[in-house]
Amino acid sequence: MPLPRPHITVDDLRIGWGTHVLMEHTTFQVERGTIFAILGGSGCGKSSLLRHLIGLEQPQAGQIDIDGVGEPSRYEGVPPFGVLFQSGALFSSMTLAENLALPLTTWTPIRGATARELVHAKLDLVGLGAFAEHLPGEISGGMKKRAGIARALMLEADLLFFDEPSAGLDPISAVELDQLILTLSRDLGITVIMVTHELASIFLVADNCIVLDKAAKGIVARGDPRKLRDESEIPLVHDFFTRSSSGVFANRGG
Ligand SMILES: Nc1ncnc2c1ncn2[C@@H]1O[C@H](COP(=O)(O)OP(=O)(O)OP(=O)(O)O)[C@@H](O)[C@H]1O
Repeated sequence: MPLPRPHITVDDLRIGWGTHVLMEHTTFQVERGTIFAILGGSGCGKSSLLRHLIGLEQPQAGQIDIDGVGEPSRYEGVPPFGVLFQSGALFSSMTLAENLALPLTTWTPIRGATARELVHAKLDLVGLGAFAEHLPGEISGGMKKRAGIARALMLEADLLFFDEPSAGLDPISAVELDQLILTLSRDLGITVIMVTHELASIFLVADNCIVLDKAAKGIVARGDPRKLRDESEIPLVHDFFTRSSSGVFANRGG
């Protein structure tokens, strides 16, 4: 039987601006239904890579293919993925239900009772069924992130991108968010790509990862983060997975 096609294929990517090259010869794949973490010290290019994967910026060279369709910028109409930025990016003057209905009114003809049902189903999925009429300012940071996830799922995307999902959350909310990400992947088969610094989160949820390094201009390690932690003989990879939050690697990129 042929192997299933990866959900994302990145081939010999070069990211840079003018003569400045941030990352080159960057090749990796993300299997469907898995949780994939983009890791590395500050300034190594994690967020830049994420912006390229979702088509906000164009690479200097190389290819990004999502679902065999081609580069993200080539999509017309509904994007085939959801994105959750650090802030959650909810509109503060709109209720959670109104925020979640926005993708439907922007991209589909669905309105009225059907729209309300879809909104409530997604709020239930993230445990916010009782908060439909609340404004973002009336709920906690963790709840805002979960509402952002619900909104990112409104168009039934099977691919989600997260930039620092647990940034700014207390430890309990961060664990709840990790559990939700695991549920989305394990129960719904959604592929998750996340940029994160949080070691606890990486070890709990990520199936696979790449570790980027600024000096190396690209990937220095890849694979199961728990195996990399226990077995990698590359000093900076070992430092990354065993550091305290103010450790050596965190300051490397500068
Ligand atoms: N549009 C741009 N033009 C020029 N340089 C850029 C641009 N975008 C990012 N950079 C540079 O690329 C480098 C990597 O930035 P990026 O935010 O991707 O790193 P990061 O690994 O996500 O860092 P952090 O963990 O601190 O958020 C930085 O030096 C940044 O200044």
